[in-house]
Amino acid sequence: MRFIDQVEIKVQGGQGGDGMVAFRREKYVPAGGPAGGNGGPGGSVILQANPELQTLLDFQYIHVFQAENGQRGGPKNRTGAAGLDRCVEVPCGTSVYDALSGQLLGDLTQPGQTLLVAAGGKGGLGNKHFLSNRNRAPEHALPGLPGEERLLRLELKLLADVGIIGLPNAGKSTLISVLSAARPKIADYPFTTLIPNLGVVAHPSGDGVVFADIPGLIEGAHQGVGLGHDFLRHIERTRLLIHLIDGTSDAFLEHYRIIQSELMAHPSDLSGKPQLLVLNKCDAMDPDCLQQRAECLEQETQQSVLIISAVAKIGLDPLLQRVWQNLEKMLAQS
Ligand SMILES: Nc1nc2c(ncn2[C@@H]2O[C@H](COP(=O)(O)OP(=O)(O)OP(=O)(O)O)[C@@H](O)[C@H]2O)c(=O)[nH]1
Ligand SMILES: [Mg+2]
Repeated sequence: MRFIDQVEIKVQGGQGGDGMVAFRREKYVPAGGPAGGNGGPGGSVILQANPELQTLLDFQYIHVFQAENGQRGGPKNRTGAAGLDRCVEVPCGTSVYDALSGQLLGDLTQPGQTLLVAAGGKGGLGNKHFLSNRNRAPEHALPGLPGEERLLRLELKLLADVGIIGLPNAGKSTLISVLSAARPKIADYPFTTLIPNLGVVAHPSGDGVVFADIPGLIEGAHQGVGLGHDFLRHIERTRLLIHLIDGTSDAFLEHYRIIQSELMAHPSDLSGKPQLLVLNKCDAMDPDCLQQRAECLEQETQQSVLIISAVAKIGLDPLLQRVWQNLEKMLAQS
């Protein structure tokens, strides 16, 4: 699944309705005063967080969102009908920026939370408002005002529950492809994955849990090296990390440390996020060497290490069980 996490859209509030020029016309009132109603206000564009949405993919096709215009005022002092608001649904976790100034307008994190992004224009005043001692029959009214117009940048930090991280080539995309229906590109060279892939993994309860295959982290990512800031931004909102290490590499320990220090260097210190340590590619390794490397990692981290092969699908059930246990534990604590 291609995952779009940044889009630009144009939002436009409805135009206010024009004020009306009209006069009272009634039997026995030969010269009725002005009675033109005000125009109705234009509708506003409102963003609303919807927990059912996972991506900003829909915005690839529709870029402009307009609210309804207000109706013009009527005779007999009738105010025109207000234009309807336009509600645009976005996934929970969407940050909304003014695309031109870069200013953050709001974060939509809670289901149902709303943010007004383009107010409708005011309706114009009808001619009854221009009645004065000098002018008993004003012939003019005001036009409605245009609605606000804005170019927005929507940004979605992944709301995946589980992030798969590791150096390039560790096998992250392979793992998500065997755990879920996601079919990312897999290749024997670093930086195959440039945007995060999302995959939904079936939980025993029947629910889907979103996993994200995060593009390979490299040294200096926290300073923006490679696609660094982007990677780390995606990790921020995951609840649990699967830290995948290529067991066939002699530098496995070094690989672990590089990732760990990148996480630590992030402003919100991501190294404290719950993490499962996983040695991958056990199918291509001598069992003694594998055992030795797992123990070495356990000593360094004081944490148990899981052994899997994404390609040969070895050790995947125990891995998922650990994932579910951890997520449940977190849920119980929150
Ligand atoms: N032998 C073996 N090879 C594996 C295993 N998992 C992945 N690979 C291979 O390792 C290479 C890299 O796999 P990817 O899944 O593309 O790695 P990645 O971590 O997503 O890499 P980037 O997207 O570049 O960060 C591919 O050639 C895979 O076939 C495994 O369990 N065993
Ligand atoms: Mg990849």
